[in-house]
Amino acid sequence: MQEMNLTWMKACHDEIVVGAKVLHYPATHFERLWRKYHHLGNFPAVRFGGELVVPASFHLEARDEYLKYSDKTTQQEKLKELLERAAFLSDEEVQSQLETGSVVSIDTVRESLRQGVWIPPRQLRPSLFSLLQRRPSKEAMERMQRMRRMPAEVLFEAVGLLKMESLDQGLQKVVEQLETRGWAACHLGLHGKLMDRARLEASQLKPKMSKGATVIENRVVDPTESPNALRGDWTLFMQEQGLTGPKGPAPTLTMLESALTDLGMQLDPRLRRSRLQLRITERCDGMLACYEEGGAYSAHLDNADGDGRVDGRVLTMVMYLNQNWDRRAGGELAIFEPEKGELGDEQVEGKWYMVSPEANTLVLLLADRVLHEVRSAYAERYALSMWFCGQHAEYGGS
Ligand SMILES: O=C(O)CCC(=O)C(=O)O
Ligand SMILES: [Fe+2]
Repeated sequence: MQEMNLTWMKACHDEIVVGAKVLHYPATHFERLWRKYHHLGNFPAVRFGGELVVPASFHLEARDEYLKYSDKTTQQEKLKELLERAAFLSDEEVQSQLETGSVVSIDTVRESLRQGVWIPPRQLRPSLFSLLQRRPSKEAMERMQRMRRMPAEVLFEAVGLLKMESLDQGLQKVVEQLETRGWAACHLGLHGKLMDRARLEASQLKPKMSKGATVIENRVVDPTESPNALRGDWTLFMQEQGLTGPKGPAPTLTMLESALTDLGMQLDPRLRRSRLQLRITERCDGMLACYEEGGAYSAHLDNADGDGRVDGRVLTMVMYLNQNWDRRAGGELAIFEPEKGELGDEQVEGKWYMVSPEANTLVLLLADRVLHEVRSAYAERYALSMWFCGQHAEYGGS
């Protein structure tokens, strides 16, 4: 008999916790359930690693149980009973999955209650293990490095994102790109003189910069110990160095830093509504970076390990400050876009999209999923970056 995996669900507070692994379930039984429930339209809505699902009715029943009792502990217990019975999992199994971190919580019950309509469970995140698997092996990376490279399409070249008559449409376009490709490059349309000033301020701050550091689990690591990626840039964090404020030494950079913050805030509601269901909760300090001649940053994910915290970095923005950049000086940001398979699969196929670090260009990418690298630059190359922290709904964000 063919077997199928079923995801289990477990109640927890006013959320439902959905487990990754799964018990073997005979296909015939699954079909019976399917026949019974598919008219709900959202039947087996949760998919995990290409596998299954929980009958939508469990969710509806869970919601009803939730409504019946008013105190949290009873609600929790009742939901637990109901859902564990539904999925035939023992407490130990549930507990061990909670402990190994192969579970995520989703807020479908709460959302259903809040909105008064059926909110289907969302797609689950992969386990931490498979997240780490996304980091390609050395061999896979070598293979990927031989894949095709092509210039990235830069959006709003003629008008500029910040000049678009309808900024709203512009932001929507950016979100669509993030949804479908994981990254977007756009032209900002800022005045050349402003960019000149920003670049000048950045170069005056050069003496304050220190060697860019690698962060794993939210801690700076010694690059000789854990050469996760090799980076040759010099960096400085704006607020940490007390550089922000209109009267500070870098008023133009301060303004640009606020523009990036604003952009993040404007994107947030759109990202929440998008298929990414991404919620931005915080921004990090703006980072100024300089690559000197020969400087590069090998292929990496900005946040490959969740940053070791709940709200890890989810979105990266990089704004280039290099007016009249000579393309022969290289220094492109290369972004890998998988076309077949996923990052981390040995057989992944895809292309690298190259963005030249020219002033007025802004790149946005999903910090925890998009592999990118800075190619050697043969002229001083400046950029202002900002990371936004938050949660993916399917990671347990609510
Ligand atoms: O400067 C760039 O193009 C990107 C830098 C980068 O990838 C990083 O700082 O994580
Ligand atoms: Fe990066």
